[in-house]
Amino acid sequence: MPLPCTLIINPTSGSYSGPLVKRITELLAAGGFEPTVLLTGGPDDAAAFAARACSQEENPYIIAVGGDGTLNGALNGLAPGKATLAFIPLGTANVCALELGIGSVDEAVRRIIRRETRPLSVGVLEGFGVERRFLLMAGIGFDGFVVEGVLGAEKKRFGKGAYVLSALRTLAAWDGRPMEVTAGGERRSCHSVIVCNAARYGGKFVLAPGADMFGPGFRVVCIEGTRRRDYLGIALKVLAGKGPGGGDVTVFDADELTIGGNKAVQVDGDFICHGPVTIRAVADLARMVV
Ligand SMILES: Nc1ncnc2c1ncn2[C@@H]1O[C@H](COP(=O)(O)OP(=O)(O)OP(=O)(O)O)[C@@H](O)[C@H]1O
Repeated sequence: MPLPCTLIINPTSGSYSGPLVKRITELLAAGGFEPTVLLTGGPDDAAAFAARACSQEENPYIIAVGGDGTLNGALNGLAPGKATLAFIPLGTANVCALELGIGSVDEAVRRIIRRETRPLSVGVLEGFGVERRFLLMAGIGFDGFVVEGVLGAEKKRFGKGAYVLSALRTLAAWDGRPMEVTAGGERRSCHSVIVCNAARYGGKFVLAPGADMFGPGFRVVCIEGTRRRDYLGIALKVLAGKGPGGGDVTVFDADELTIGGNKAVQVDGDFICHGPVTIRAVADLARMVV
C-alpha cells in the first residue's frame, strides 16, 4: 500500500517550478508514497494545511517544500506528537537543509524514501498575544530589527541583499539600550540574544556549535556589548568559523528564558513581534525525516 503524504509547497520560494514539483511527486510515487499537492496562496496557508492534515489523518505525513519559512509554517500547524515531518528545500537560504546536510532536492527525496526519522525538539515563543514555534532560532534585538526592517520591494529585487540594506539602516539608527534576559534563575543584561535550536545561522555560518534540533534545549548567544563595533568583532569571528564566544558574548544552555524590553523579535527569519517574550523548548513535537 502506498503511504499517503501531504506536500505543502510554496510556489513563491526561491527555486520553485511546476516541472520540478512534477518530478518530486513522480520520485515519491516511485518510492512508495501517494502524494497530495497543496500550493500555499499566502503566508498563513502552510500552518493551516498542516493543521488540517493533522486533524483529518491518523498518521499525518507532511512534507514542506520551499524555504525555511514554509517549513516553519508547517511546523506551526502540527498537532504535537502526531505527525512525521520532512523537508524538500526550494528556498533562498535553506538553513534547515544545510543543518540536515541535504544538498539537493534529489537527496531530500532519497531521505524521505529511506524513511529514517528522529524526534524533533523545537522552541515555542510567546509574547504580545502571539505564540510561534521555531525550528532554527529566535533572535531578539539587532537581527530582529534587521528582519523587521526588510522591505518587500527590496527583497524581490535584491534577494538576500535586502537584509544587508536593512542591516545598514539598523546600524544607522542604532538602538543602544540593553534588555534583561533571565534563564535558569540567572539574570543578564544583553543588547541582543539569539536562542539557537540549530548550529547554523543565516546560511552556512556556525553561530552555536552543539545546538541541535534533535537534542533537548537551546544554546543561547547573548551579546552584551552595546556598541556597533562589538557586532563587527562578532561577525568577523563567526565568518572566520570561530564561533561567537568570548569578549562581550556569553554562550550558555537553557530550556526556558524570559526576555524583557521591547526589541524586535524574529523566528526562523520572519519578524514576529516586539518583546517582552518568553521562550521554552518542547521535545518530541514530531518525527523528522533525517
Ligand atoms: N503564495 C504565497 N505568496 C506569497 N508569500 C508566500 C506564499 N506562500 C508562502 N509565502 C510566504 O513566503 C515566505 C518565504 O518563503 P520560503 O521561506 O518558503 O522561501 P524563501 O524565502 O525563498 O526561502 P528561505 O526562507 O529559505 O530563505 C514564507 O515565510 C511564507 O510566509
